Amino acid sequence: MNCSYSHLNFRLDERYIINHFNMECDGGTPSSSDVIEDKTEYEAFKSPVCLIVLGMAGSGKTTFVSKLNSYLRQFKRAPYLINLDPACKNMPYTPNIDIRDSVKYKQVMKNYGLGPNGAIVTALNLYTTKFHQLMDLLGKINVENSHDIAVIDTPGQIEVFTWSASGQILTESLASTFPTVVVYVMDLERSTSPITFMSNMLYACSVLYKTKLPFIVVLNKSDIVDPTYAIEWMHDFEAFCDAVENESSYMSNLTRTMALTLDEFYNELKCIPVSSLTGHNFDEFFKMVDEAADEFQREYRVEWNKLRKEKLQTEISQLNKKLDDLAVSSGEGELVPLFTSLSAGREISDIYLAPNADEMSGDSEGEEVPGFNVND
Ligand SMILES: Nc1nc2c(ncn2[C@@H]2O[C@H](COP(=O)(O)OP(=O)(O)OP(=O)(O)O)[C@@H](O)[C@H]2O)c(=O)[nH]1
Repeated sequence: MNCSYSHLNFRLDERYIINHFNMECDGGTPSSSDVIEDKTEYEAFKSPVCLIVLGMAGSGKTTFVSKLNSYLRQFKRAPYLINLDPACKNMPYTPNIDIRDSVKYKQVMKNYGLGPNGAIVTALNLYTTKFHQLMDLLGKINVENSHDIAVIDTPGQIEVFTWSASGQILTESLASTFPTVVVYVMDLERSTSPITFMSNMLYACSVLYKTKLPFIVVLNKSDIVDPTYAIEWMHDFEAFCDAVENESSYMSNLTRTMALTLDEFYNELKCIPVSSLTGHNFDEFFKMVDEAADEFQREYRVEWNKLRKEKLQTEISQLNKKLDDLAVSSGEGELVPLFTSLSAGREISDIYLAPNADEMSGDSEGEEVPGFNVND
């Protein structure tokens, strides 16, 4: 900390705080090898792994989170559940944190004269004031409480989360503190048309692009629809083109072009068919989560560390400005140096500020040197 001449002008030293995060303060970014070797920070980043569950309305997000909860509990692992859907009516699990406890969605509609979607966005925006508490709580849970996974269930209107300021704030806060993975739930039953399939995949791709986080696509409802078609379309361009054949010419050309564009996306994609009703393939899903969390540590964390450092620097600058303003408004006046002139031959470093008389009397560390008088 750095305490300058005026006692009210207590400023936060960026170097002190940034070093606290084991980062260099000259703007440099730790290399990946630094990251791996730095065990303490690795551990700090390790728990809990946060899964942000996104997907179109009705794709099965809430059912998926519920099954995930019961699946993990079999192994004495209790995921920390967060519901961010203010409009959710029937919740098949008991969340640890629930937006509905803080924001009444119907009341928001009434108070602000909004429709359902506008009210969901506003409710989430209002809830951002609670995000720091949410982050604090997440920071306190740990593996000892068997909460090694935190799951965030989001509103059905996917754009409410991915394209809103509140969604971005939460995603950034999570990813700059914990290993964070996006789980995109896709409804197999509703994606059997190649055009719908393509739309869904483009959406998934845009979410990946927006969040810049490890990504898993969950092909949900495999108990009622065989997922083979989706996997084939992702990995066999010709098979997808054959399926598109019957569509109108403009759409089929566009869809083919899109499929080529998505080729790279498919190659890197972690994708798993599951059933949120029966729990089919959940063991494989959790293997993917482990891989994605490791991927976060290896590849994404350096970037998020950089972001965290920038955010911290901005916050510190803002805080310091507030402290300066406070010093001025509380009658301290403009900040001026305590010493404007010194006697010949003296340096500022020569100056010794005498402590209070009380402190001096208890000083047994040797003989007290008389304080330097500014008027000397
Ligand atoms: N057969 C089958 N039905 C499922 C599965 N997952 C979800 N469902 C059903 O799909 C419907 C929608 O599921 P929800 O979990 O409410 O979907 P959601 O994505 O949370 O919906 P919103 O909150 O409206 O976005 C419900 O009737 C579920 O029972 C599944 O794996 N198999």
